[in-house]
This record gives sequence, structure tokens and C-alpha cells, in this order.
Amino acid sequence: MQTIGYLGPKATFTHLAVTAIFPNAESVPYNTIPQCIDAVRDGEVDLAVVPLENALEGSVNLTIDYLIHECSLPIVGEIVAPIEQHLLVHPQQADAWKNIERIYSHSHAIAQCHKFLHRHLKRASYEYMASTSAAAKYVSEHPHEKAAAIGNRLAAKEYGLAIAKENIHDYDYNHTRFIILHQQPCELPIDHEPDGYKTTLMITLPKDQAGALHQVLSAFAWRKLNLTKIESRPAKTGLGNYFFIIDIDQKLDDVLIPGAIAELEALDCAVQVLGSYPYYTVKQK
Ligand SMILES: O=C(O)C(=O)C[C@]1(C(=O)O)C=C[C@@H](O)C=C1
Repeated sequence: MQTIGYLGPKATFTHLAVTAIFPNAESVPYNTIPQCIDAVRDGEVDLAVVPLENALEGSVNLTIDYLIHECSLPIVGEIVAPIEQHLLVHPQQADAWKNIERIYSHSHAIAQCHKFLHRHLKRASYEYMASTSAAAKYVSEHPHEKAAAIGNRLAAKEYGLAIAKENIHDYDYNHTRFIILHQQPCELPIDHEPDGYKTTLMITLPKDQAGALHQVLSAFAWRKLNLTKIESRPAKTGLGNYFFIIDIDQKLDDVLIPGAIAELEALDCAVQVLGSYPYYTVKQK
């Protein structure tokens, strides 16, 4: 039986993604993303599921930076799950939610609701927590505080909160990508067909960077390798130094992607395959 670590506590969106794809697995909550990733490295759990990117707010930088700089584990799968953010309050505050003074949630969840918050709770301050359900748990334990959490319906049920306002995220089509990590590349114990495959690379440009990014993109373009994402992240070696995360919408094959990697390395780029993996889309209920 696989044990799966996830960003907890219970009823985070990460937890929902895990239970949707691994309904029968034993799941273990961790308070932070680094703790989840360390748990796989240390063999505490077989797999870890952590958030990577949200459709409205972009990458979860802590996940990328910890994987790149601290604990390099292969990505062995991805879960794409729908996200619905609700305003959760203690039942004692349900009728007075417009007087809420503090909003607790994960930074990505608050960012997905900025327009709603600016319009309806302009005076409220934001308190950033490690996850949406950590925020819901806090609000449930502080009934007298004029506080609200931003989170999902399961968190409201789990922590006995009332949903003061549903679907407060600013835009529709809100989804988050969650990556599945293992100590080494592996086949996942998932019995249904994936919705597709991706290969994710990390590329560092050579010191003489003139035209280097164009060379990188050309190495994929003429091979007709479709890039679905390219993102720069600070290399943390000084202002203006970046590495690039690139997603290719296919499995690591035997010729084209290895050929592109070899060409880039011949141009003094450093290339690391972060993973080549299936992705599974959780259907909107
Ligand atoms: O806090 C949670 O519920 C999470 O699963 C984390 C997370 C994220 O980091 O993006 C996941 C989905 C939402 O975008 C909000 C928060």
C-alpha cells in the first residue's frame, strides 16, 4: 500500500487532489511543502503531492525553489484539479461576515480572490498561512475573532465552519497543478488512463548569454517539440541570474528530446530533466 504525503492539514486542495486520484491510499498530512518533499527523501512516505502552479496566480515558487535548490526528487506524475474558493467563517460570525477584519489563507488562495476582497472586505488585513485548511483550522479555533478563511467546502465541513460566500475566486477556470514526487522515476499505481504526458526540464544558460535563449527555443522549435510553458526563476546567484523551467507536452522519447538536450549542452547550457510523467485531470463536480 503506497503512503502519500501531502500539504496538510486535512481538507487542503492538495488533500482533495490526493483522494481523487489515490482513493485507497494511506495519506499523511505535513504542515509545509518542504516537509512533504523531505518525507519522500527520508523514506517516511512513498510519494508526496505538492502544489506547483495555479491557473490564476502562477507558480508556487516554494515548490520549485525547494526542488531545485534543496531536495532534487523526480516528478513522476501530475494532478490537475479544479479550485473553488469560498469565504469560511465561524458559525458565530456567519451573520456578520461583512465586518470581518482578518482574512487567513495560503497566499495563492488570497491572490485568487483579490477583486472580491477589495470590493467586499476592503478594510480586512491578510494573514498568510501555509495552506487553506491550516487557515480554516485556525478560524475554527478562534470563534471570537472577526476572522475568515479562504478554502474549500471540505475544509468548512472538517473544521465546522459556515460558508459565508461561495466561489469568491475572481476568474473561472481556476485549476491548480499538483506534482507527484518519488525517490526515483517510477510507474504510478493508478489504474486509469492518464489525460496526457509532460516532460519538465530545468535549463541554465551559459555565461555568454547573448542570443542563448533564442538558441534554447530554436533547439525545440525545429524538432517540432511543443513547449507548453517556459518560466524564469532566480538562480539565487545574483540579480539577473536565472534558470528556466520548460514543459514539453510529450514523454521523454529516444531521439528528439535527448537530441535537443545534447544540442543545448553543446552550447554550454546546463540541462536537468525534472521529470517525464503522466498527468491526470480531476473532473469538476
Ligand atoms: O492550501 C491548499 O489548500 C493547497 O492545497 C495549496 C494551494 C496552492 O498552493 O496553490 C492549492 C490550491 C490553491 O491554489 C490554493 C492553495
